[in-house]
Amino acid sequence: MDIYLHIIIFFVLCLTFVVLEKILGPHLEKNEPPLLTHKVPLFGHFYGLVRYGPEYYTRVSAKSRPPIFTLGIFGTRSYVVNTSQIIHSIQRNAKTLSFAPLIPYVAERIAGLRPELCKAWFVDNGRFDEGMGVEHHRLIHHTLYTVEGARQMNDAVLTELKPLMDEIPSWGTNFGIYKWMVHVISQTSFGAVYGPNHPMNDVEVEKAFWAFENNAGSLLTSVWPKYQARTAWNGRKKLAAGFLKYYQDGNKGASTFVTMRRKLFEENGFKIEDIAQFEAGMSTPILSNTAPALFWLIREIYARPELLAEVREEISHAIIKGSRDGNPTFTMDVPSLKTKCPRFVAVYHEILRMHGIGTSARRVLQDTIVDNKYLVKKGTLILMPFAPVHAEQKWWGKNPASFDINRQLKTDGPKRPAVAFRSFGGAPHLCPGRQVATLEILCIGAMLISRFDVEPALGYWTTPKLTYTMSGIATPSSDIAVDMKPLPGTDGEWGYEMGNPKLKFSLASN
Ligand code: HEM
Repeated sequence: MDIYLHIIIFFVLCLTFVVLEKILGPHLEKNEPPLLTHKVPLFGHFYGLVRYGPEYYTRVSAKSRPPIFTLGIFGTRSYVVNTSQIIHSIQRNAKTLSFAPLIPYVAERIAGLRPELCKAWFVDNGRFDEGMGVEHHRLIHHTLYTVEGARQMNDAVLTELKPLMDEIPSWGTNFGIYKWMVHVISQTSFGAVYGPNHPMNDVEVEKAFWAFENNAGSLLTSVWPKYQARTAWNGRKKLAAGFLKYYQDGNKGASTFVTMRRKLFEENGFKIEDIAQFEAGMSTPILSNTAPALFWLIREIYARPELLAEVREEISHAIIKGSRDGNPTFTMDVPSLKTKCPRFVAVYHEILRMHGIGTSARRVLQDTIVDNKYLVKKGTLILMPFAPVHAEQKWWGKNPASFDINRQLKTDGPKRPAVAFRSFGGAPHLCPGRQVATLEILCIGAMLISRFDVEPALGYWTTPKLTYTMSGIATPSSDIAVDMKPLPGTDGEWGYEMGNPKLKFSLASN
């Protein structure tokens, strides 16, 4: 074909896209956030989202970083928010800007729950403030975040953890550290939440969970998920079968969270198969952030020998030495981890800031003015990526892209508001498992640091590339092979002492 014909076709196509974009819109009203244009008309943002997933929300505005902008795709619009100030205003308008309507949608797409059960989640009053969904929200926060709920869960975490840490030498040499962490976190968290008979006692179910989790995003984007999202679909099917057996066996020893959730669902017409299906899909928050958070904590500490020595010294003050029947005993005193290890806890905060890449979402139920100036329209979606907020110099200081625990230890300057830290989400949907997760991650970390040297097989720590999963914490796409060698003088019986359950880890989001 003649080159001129190519050029003519190219220009005609471009013109068609430009005209179509103009016709389709979105046509913004006065005061709506400015539209972020793309140099490729019509398809530019769509392609970006398919290619980069939710990371696109941060990427697309990285250069100009407007405080809030409208993202238009084929005439539809959503708003992307880049500042903690506007997020604060969104959180204050929780009645009209709500996460609630998205839950049944996720339960249907991600968990595969029957549509009629999803429809019955809320009373159809347009406000999403009545019905089973509201009771479910209350139940979650009451059973996971209250002192009694957290105490039960924390005790179970520590019981599960002890043998898993003792078993490390059985992993041999040169094994993937992330693989090890995924196993330890799966067993500990599922043991704590679902009790000793949890479905992941079956190693095939554990594998199925991670196959599902790593690919769950494809269930949201495919038209025929059974065929287009096969890995996630098949993983979820196996996981649901594991949960079904668990519930048929009577979910013995489960946490109050699980027993009360089963009761609530049964009272609302769920069959046991539905409960298993729901748990299969909606158990992801329990695991998917914890494993990568542990990974970054350990990687950032062990990759810095000086920091490792400082943190090890700090943690040594949380270990009570003794003896039983002539054998040495070592007890990790959890309250001391909370109060006497500021640098260790600061590393945890810093990795959650640096590697927190999630996006919170809210549905607009009524036209609302946010931050006293921006109009957000009913029926649209508001997206709040964590990364731009975690880079606000006002709150985090200079060079936000660098790892620096001093920014977490700093006590001078203006008090940083809770809204500047997003990794546990934001009110009224703050992660109810944040204290349990923190205890779990820091207890595994402290035990590893006190008992083992971790040496990468390559002789140095690499920075793995990332993969897009459902996790709000960046997930490594490849593993790092390591040797874990017991430190001299650490032979003996290791355990944990929980202490006063009312004493919490200090967290940026409280
Ligand atoms: C470092 C680990 C963790 C991180 C970073 C994390 C973060 C989050 C985030 C960002 C949300 C969504 C909040 C929103 O929509 O705005 C969430 C929700 C949730 N998380 Fe966590 N989470 C972690 C560990 C855990 C653990 C261990 C549990 C359970 C024991 C848990 C239970 C939940 C539940 C049940 C929800 C849903 C809450 C709701 O619907 O209101 N999370 N988490």
